[in-house]
Amino acid sequence: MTTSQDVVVSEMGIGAGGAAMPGSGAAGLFACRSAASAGAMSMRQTYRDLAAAASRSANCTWAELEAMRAASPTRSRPGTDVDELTAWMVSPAHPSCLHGARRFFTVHGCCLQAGGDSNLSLVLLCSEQRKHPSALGKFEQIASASKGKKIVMFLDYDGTLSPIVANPDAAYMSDAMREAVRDVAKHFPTAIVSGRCRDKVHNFVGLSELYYAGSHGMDIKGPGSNPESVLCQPASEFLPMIDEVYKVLVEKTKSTPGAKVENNKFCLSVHFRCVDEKRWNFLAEQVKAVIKDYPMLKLTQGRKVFELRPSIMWDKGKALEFLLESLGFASCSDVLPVYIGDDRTDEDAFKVLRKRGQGVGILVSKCAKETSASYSLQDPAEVMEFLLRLVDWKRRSSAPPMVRPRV
Ligand SMILES: O=P(O)(O)OC[C@H]1O[C@H](O[C@H]2O[C@H](CO)[C@@H](O)[C@H](O)[C@H]2O)[C@H](O)[C@@H](O)[C@@H]1O
Repeated sequence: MTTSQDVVVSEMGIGAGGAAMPGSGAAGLFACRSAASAGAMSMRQTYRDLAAAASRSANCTWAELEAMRAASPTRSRPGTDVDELTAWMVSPAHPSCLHGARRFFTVHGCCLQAGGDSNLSLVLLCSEQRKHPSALGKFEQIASASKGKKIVMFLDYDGTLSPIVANPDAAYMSDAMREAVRDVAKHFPTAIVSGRCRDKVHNFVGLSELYYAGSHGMDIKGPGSNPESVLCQPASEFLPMIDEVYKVLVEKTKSTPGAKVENNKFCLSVHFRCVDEKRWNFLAEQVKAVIKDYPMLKLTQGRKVFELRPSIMWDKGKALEFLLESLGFASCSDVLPVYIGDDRTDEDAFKVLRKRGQGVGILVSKCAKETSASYSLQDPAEVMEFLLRLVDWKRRSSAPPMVRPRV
């Protein structure tokens, strides 16, 4: 099912830099600590490469901000979104078909759309390649692929379990969602993988039975409150630098109304959701000016947020691999990782699933996007519905068969 994923995906981060980290395929629960120091050595050795990469990353263009605007639209574009989404989720009936009021035809295998508000608008997909059906609509398919396999659940937080809100400190998840996640964790090993600081996302979720991978996977902890259950912190050497850059960014951005710098422990976020669009460029320049002095950091974009993180080869995809290995599923064919996320950093995990030819990547999005995920869900409400169905399916499939009394 998920092995035939053939979407071409572009690199989405601004910064392409990163030091190769020996031991990134960790060999066990605590392997990451030694991998971290080996990684740190490697970082020192490749400082020059990193500096070059970082200066490349500091040269991001405004076009990338435009892409960012499209990636997290503030308002829907009337007359286009619904059609695009439909086409993205379900392949249109083929050349010259009528789809609603619009006419589709193909050029070089790509599906083009005529009519609507513009004379000719390119639909985001090549029809045969980029279908991301609803994970709810295809639930039976996903369930049957998981028969005889051990599901491991990976959940992003913002935009996946909680709705996107203007104030990042108020991104609460609902009690109903919490119960759904609790139920999922009763049946399958479950990890929250977030760009947030681990403690903060743990506080939001409030379930101690889960694995938590904070700071985009750079801070991984197992269930329970035992400090020994910290499993992996590959960027610990960066802590003093991150604290310093946090202070510099707060100072630098305080003249921009609405800008907010968030310290996520091993990485930083500079939010511009509440900044007047006219000032986005200026804010981007400010952030770029700061990161120029810190070539060991790279800059990427999320949903109306700039994210600064250590230039090490560690991301949500590596965190997923590390957790699978920690759980003893490194090279198992009978495991089915399910990863649900809404943001660009989640693409690293989707790509890992594709590379493994194993697992189910689900993008949470209301609009058509370029993605390595195989399925889609529109919003956290649909995520909750999917989780509940999975629990229900698991309960039913593991219940002993009913024995009919003989009459
Ligand atoms: O990996 P995630 O858990 O999705 O974290 C990514 C970023 O999420 C948060 O920011 C986003 O959600 C906020 C609250 O809804 C919203 O205000 C902001 O615009 C979004 O970008 C979090 O605050 C960031 O630190 C994370 O990097």
